[in-house]
Amino acid sequence: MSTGVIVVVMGVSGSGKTTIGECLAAACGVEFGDADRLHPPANVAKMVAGHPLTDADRWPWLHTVLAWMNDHADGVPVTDLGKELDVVAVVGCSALKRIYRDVLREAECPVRFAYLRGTRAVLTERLRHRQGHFFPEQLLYAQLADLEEPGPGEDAVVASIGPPPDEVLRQVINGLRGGATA
Ligand SMILES: Nc1ncnc2c1ncn2[C@@H]1O[C@H](COP(=O)(O)OP(=O)(O)OP(=O)(O)O)[C@@H](O)[C@H]1O
Ligand SMILES: O=C(O)[C@H](O)[C@@H](O)[C@H](O)[C@H](O)CO
Repeated sequence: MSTGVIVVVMGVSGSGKTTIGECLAAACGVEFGDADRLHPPANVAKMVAGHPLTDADRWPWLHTVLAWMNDHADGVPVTDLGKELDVVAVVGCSALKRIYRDVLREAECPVRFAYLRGTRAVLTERLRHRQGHFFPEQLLYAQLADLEEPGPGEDAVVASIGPPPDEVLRQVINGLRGGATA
């Protein structure tokens, strides 16, 4: 069994999970898994119609994400940074509630969460400017209502999304190394 870590980049829609997660995976030389692409079609249809997902909608999806994580738990980091941090894969997943994160913590390797924290104003602005994506902006408010920020016992890295992606990535990497973040 691998002892390497899977990093789950989490946060509400528009916080930068895909952007920062892909950068982190590339910097570590490991695969990136986008949980958005693992939703069953019924969930996507619901969100496109403007309806927020419920717990019942999210359980099967979270288990699909967990299966992806288990398939990648034996990944091997290629770059020096990946080896230093022992990151074997990176996932972008909203993981809004602690009970959702607890499902992902059942993975066959250690899991660290990197929470991308942003103000409502910045998040709204980012979603407004994003092209070709299915997520309606009004669902952001439902996601913010569902969001439970990681608590003290969760050992999560927290990064502020205000600065450009390179700086957000630096905060995440610094946090994974055990240093100060946002
Ligand atoms: N630090 C940043 N500075 C400026 N723009 C950013 C930053 N991070 C992400 N963006 C932009 O904000 C938008 C949302 O980012 P992204 O799609 O990565 O978010 P997400 O959390 O994956 O969203 P979703 O959950 O809806 O897929 C994109 O247009 C992206 O290019
Ligand atoms: O938990 C959820 O409500 C979903 O995962 C959403 O976060 C969407 O998948 C994503 O944000 C789409 O852009």
